[in-house]
Amino acid sequence: MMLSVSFRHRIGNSRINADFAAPNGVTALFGRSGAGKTTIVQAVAGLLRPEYGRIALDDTVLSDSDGGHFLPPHRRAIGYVFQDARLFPHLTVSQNLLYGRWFSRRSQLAPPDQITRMLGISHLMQRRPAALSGGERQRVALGRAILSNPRMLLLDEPLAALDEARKTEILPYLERLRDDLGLPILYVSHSAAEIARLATTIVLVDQGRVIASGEAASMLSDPAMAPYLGARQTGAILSVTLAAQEADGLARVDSKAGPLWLSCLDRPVGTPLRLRIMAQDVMIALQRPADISALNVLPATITDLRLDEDGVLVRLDAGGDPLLSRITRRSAERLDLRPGKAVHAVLKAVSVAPGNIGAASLCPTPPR
Ligand SMILES: Nc1ncnc2c1ncn2[C@@H]1O[C@H](COP(=O)(O)OP(=O)(O)OP(=O)(O)O)[C@@H](O)[C@H]1O
Repeated sequence: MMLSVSFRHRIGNSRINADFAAPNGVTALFGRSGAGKTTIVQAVAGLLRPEYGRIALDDTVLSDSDGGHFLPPHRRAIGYVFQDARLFPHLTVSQNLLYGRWFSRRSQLAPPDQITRMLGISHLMQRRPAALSGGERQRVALGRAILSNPRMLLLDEPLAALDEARKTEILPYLERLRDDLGLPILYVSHSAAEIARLATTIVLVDQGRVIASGEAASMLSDPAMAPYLGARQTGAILSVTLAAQEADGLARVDSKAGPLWLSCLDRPVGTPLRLRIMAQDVMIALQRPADISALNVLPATITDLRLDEDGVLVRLDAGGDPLLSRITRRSAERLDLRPGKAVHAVLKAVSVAPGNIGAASLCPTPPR
C-alpha cells in the first residue's frame, strides 16, 4: 500500500505545499510547530479539502481537484488516533473496541484477539476508560482504530499527552504495529526520539512545505536535518543484530562495520535491532586508539562536514551505515578532517541509552 500526497492549500495567511509518498511502515511527519503537519493529516483524513492537487491510497483517489473528486472521511477507511484517546467513557474497553468494527465492511486486518494481544489490552476488556492509565487508553484507541480494518493509520501525536514512563511503555506496541500490520502509518510527532525509534520514512515539513523526505536512516544522518532536531537530539540510526550476551553482562551486537559492545540488553540472541547513536557520543580518532576505556572503535570514512553554531557535525560511513559525530571546530581543524579521510569512530558502551534501542525495521515493510 502506498499513500501519495501532492497538494497545495491556503489556510489563513499560510500556504501549504505537500508532496511526498508514504509506503507501508511508519512515515513520520516532522517539523516545528506551525509547519503544516496537522493540515496535511487533515487533508489525508478528508477533514479538509485541498484547493489543488491529488491524494491517493494505491489506486483509490481520496481527493483530486481535477474533476472535483472528494471521498468523504467515512469512506476513506483510515484509522485516526489523536493525542487524547477520545474513548467513549460510558462504554467498556470491549465495547469501545467493537465500536470501530461496526463501521467496517472490509475484511479483518487480523483477528480481534490477535490485535488485543499485540497491544497488551486483553486483560482490560471489562474496564471503563476512567479505570485505565493514559498509556492503556492510547493502546485501546489504537485497537479501536485497527479493528475498523483501515487501509492506513493516521497517528497525530499519539504519545504527546503521556509522561516519559508511559511513552516508553507504548513504544514497543507501536513497533509491533509497524512491523506486523503492513500498512502505511502516517505519524505526526515533535519528538526526535520517537521518530528515531519508529520511523521508516521521514517527511520534513518547514513553513508549509515538504523540504525533504526519504528513508529514516539516511534522513536522520543528513546534517541538513540537524537544525530541526536540535544539537542534543541529532544522531544516526544503525541497524545491528544481537550476537552474544557475554559473561560480564555486556551484549555484543554486529553492525556492518564490525562488533559493538553495549550495556546489558534483555533480548534473545539473533534479534535484529536499531540503535540510535547520538552525535555527541561519537569521538573521532585518526589512529585506532589503544589503552582507552571506550570499547567500541569502528573504522569509518568521512563523507560530509558541516559547520554550525554548535560546532562541526561530521557524517561518517561505517561499513555502509551512516554515523554522525559532533565535535568542536578546533578538533576538526587540529585533525585536518575532510571528506574522504579514513578515521576511527569511538563510542562508549554505556552511551547508548536503553530507550535508544528499538526493534529492527529500518525500511518500509513489505506488502502483506
Ligand atoms: N483555521 C486556521 N486559520 C488560519 N490559519 C490557520 C488555521 N489552521 C492552521 N493555520 C495556520 O496554518 C499553519 C500550519 O498549521 P498546522 O496546524 O498545520 O501546523 P502543525 O505543523 O501541525 O503545528 P503544531 O505542531 O503546532 O500542531 C500555521 O501557520 C497555522 O497558524
